[in-house]
Formats: sequence, C-alpha cells, structure tokens
Amino acid sequence: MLTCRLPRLTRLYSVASSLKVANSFIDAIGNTPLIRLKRLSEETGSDILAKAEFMNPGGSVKDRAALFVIKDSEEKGELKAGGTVVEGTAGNTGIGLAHVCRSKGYKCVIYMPNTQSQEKIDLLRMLGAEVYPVPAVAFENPENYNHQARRHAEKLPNAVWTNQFDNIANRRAHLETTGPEIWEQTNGLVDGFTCSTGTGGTLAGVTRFLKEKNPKVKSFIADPPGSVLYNYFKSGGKVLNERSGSSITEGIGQGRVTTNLQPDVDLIDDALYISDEKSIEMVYRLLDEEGLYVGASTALNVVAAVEMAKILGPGIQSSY
Ligand SMILES: Cc1ncc(COP(=O)(O)O)c(C=O)c1O
Ligand SMILES: CC(=O)OC[C@H](N)C(=O)O
Repeated sequence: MLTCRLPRLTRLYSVASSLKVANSFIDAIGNTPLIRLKRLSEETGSDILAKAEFMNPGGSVKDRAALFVIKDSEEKGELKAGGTVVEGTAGNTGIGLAHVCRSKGYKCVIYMPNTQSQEKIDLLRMLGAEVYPVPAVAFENPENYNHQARRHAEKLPNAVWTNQFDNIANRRAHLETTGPEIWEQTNGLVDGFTCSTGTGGTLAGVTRFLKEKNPKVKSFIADPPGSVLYNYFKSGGKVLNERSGSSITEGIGQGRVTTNLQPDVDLIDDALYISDEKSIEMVYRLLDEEGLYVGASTALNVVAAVEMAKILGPGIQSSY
C-alpha cells in the first residue's frame, strides 16, 4: 500500500482498460489500481492516491516479493521441482509464499513470531503450509524466527530459505513492478511517495525507481511505534536504537537497516512517526468516508500521506 499526492492530476490512468485474462495465480499478482481518497484529497488540496495492494490475489503487497524470491531461487538452481520454501515472516509474506508454492507444487514452511494474529496462522495452515509460531525475540538472538527458518532449510534437501529481509530479489519486485506501475498510472505526475517498512523492499524499490525517473519526487518513511527507522533517519543515520515500545500494526516496523533498504536509504527525504491512535482513527475514517475496509498498517500509510501532503503543500514538486 502506498500513497502519493498529485496536485496536477486530472485524469487517472484506466486500470480497467488494461483488463486481460491471468493464466494463473502468479499472473494475477500486481497491476493493482490506485484509489483516489476523495475526502482527504479535498482536505489537503493534494491528490492522495492509495495503491490497493489488498487486491493482490494473496491479499497484500507481499505477494510481489514472494513471487520474486521464489523466481530468484529457481533461476539460481537452488529450488527444484518438489522442493521446499522456508521463510521467517510476520505472516503476510508467508501467505504470498504459500499461495505461490501451492500453485507451483512446492512445500512451504513458515516461522513466525507468536505475537501475530491467529487468522494468519489459520490461513497459512489452510493453504497447506507447515507453521511454527515461535517466541518473538530480537534479531540478534539465535532463536529469532528468521534464524530458525534458515536452520530448518539448511537441514532439508532441495530446500531454500528465501530470506525476505536481506534477499534483494524482494526489492527488485518493487523496482520492476510497483514503481513502474505507479509511474505509468500517474502519467509520471507523482510528486511524493510514502509507505512503512517491514523488510524495506517496497520503500527502497519504489523510491529508487521513481527517483531515477524524476529526482524531484519525494520519498518519506512512515514508521510505527516500536520501530527504529524514524530515529535512525532523523539522526542522519547515526543512532540505531534498540527496539522499544510496540504497536498494534502487524507486518511493519523494523529494528535494523536491512540489505533491501540499505542501497536506497540515502534517497529518503524525511521520516514520519505515526502513532497507533492516528492509525486506528484512520481505519474508521476510511471506512466511513471512502467505504474502504483496511487494516491498521494501510491506515498508517494513509496518515503518513496526509502528513506528507501537508508538509509538501499543494503544487507539484515543491522546493521542500
Ligand atoms: C501488510 C504489510 N504491509 C507492508 C509491509 C512492508 O513491506 P516491505 O516488506 O516491502 O517493507 C509488510 C511486510 O513487510 C506487510 O506485511
Ligand atoms: C515483521 C516484518 O517485518 O514482517 C515482514 C513482512 N511484512 C512479513 O509479512 O513477513
């Protein structure tokens, strides 16, 4: 999910006009619409557009990364027919992987922090994944869900740990699909982009693509409580605090600069800290005003887009 502001935009690129038959689950990933948020656009004087990543067939932006990390393993010859994909995930990447695995005939093993919602565990099991909810401990701890996933894959023949946080095939998904879609859908009139980060793949890939197209496009990190990236950015990359605090949002927030984020961290123009209170309020505003039923991580992105629009002000490519 992403939001951006397009003061000059008069006509949206028609997604419906590009309707075609998808030959499989995989072909249905991506090409999601941009939805104009009418009330928030009127309120800010900037067009606020939300990329409807919930319309991916697995239900989130993470379908894109799931497809790219699996394709990468196949291309490198690490994953062969009948093999197993193992991943550490808050659940959404797992859901994308479980779908792609099912459609390609792979087995899927998921390690996730036991703080995540039961619905995601239930869905993963329904999709045929083997799921291990494990205690939520810091990345530095060998029992962290990611390290457990890596060790599981190392013990199995024909298995890969897709390593979504540090495997840059994830970032490539957004360089090659999400970023170009936004550029095309807005006829290049996008002038600001913001989203939160889990692995950082979306923020990094989209930022890189848009800035290569037009260096004047701004990019802001949207950070929830319990994440360290807001302080990291505001200290000019000097302070990487220990994680403290927590958030009701799931799948976002980060304790380190991942390999997916690292190459593009210097391209980020600003960071926004978004409290849970603001995200929850936005969940209900989007439902009441736009008829959009979204989760807290999406609502957080929208809060950030509104704040970004207010900072940049109406008028394309301001001098911020
Ligand atoms: C629902 C949801 N939104 C956003 C993200 C963040 O995306 P990325 O991993 O590309 O930073 C994730 C997971 O990371 C997620 O699960
Ligand atoms: C906690 C986190 O960063 O999760 C990454 C990703 N959203 C996932 O669903 O796995």
